[in-house]
Amino acid sequence: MSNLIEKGKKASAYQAVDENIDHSTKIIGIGSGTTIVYAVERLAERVKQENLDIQCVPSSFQAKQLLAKNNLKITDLETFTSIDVTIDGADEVDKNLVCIKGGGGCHLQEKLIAYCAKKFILIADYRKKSTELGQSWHNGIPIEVLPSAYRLVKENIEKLYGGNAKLREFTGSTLGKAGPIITDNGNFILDWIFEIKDDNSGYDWNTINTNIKMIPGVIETGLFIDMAKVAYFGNADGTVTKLNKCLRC
Ligand SMILES: O=C[C@H](O)[C@H](O)[C@H](O)COP(=O)(O)O
Repeated sequence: MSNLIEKGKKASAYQAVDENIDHSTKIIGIGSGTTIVYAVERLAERVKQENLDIQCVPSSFQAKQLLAKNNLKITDLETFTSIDVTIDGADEVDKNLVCIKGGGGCHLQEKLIAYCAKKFILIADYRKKSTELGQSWHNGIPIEVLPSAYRLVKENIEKLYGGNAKLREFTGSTLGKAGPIITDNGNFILDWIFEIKDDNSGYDWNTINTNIKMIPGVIETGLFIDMAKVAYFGNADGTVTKLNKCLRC
C-alpha cells in the first residue's frame, strides 16, 4: 500500500479521535479494517497520556485482537447497548454520507455498533470520497447471508435490481480455504455488483436497502444510510477533509 494512502488513513483516524474523544467519553465502538488500526493506536496513546477511562466494543475478531494488543478495555453489547462514539472505516462514502462497508466482511457487527452509537464517525483515505456510490468502489455492496439461502438471495437481488451478486470466495494464491469466505458470524457474503446508471443520477439506496433486507436469508447489508454524522477523509499531504451530515438536506 502506498505511503500516501497510509498517510491519509492515519491523518483521518488521528483527527477523528482527537476531535471526538475526551474525558466524558466512556464507551467507544471500534470498527474493523486497516484505517481503524490508526484510530486504536491514537486512542491507546491518549488513554495512557490522559488517563482516559474508556471501554471499547469491538466489531470483529480483528478489532478485538487489536484492542487487546493495545491494552484497551474490551466490553460488548450485552453489557452496554448505548455507545458514546463509534469510529469506523468505509469502502466508499457518497455526498450524503451514505456508505458501503464490509470489504473486510465485518459489516454485520459494524452496523450494530453504528446503530447503538450517539455519534457514528467515518474515517477513510481520500480514495473513498465519492459523489455517488459505485464511482470509486467497484467490488459491490456486501450482503451477509445465511449459507443455505445464498442462491435464493442472489437470484432475487438480480431479479429485482439486475447486476451480479457474487458469492465471496478466497482468491489468494497462498494458503487459504477452498470455497466461500465465512464471516465471524458463520455466514456467507454476496457482493452485489450493481449497474452504474449512464446519467450518473444515483439510486434510492433507502428503498433498495429495505427491499434487499426483506428477502428471507439476508442477515445484513453493507449499506449504511443516515447513520454517520461526519466523515474524515485523510489526504495524501496529511491534511484532512471533513464532510458533515447536512441537517437541512
Ligand atoms: O468489513 C470491513 C469494514 O467495513 C471496513 O471498515 C472497510 O472495509 C474499510 O476498511 P479499510 O479501513 O481497510 O479501508
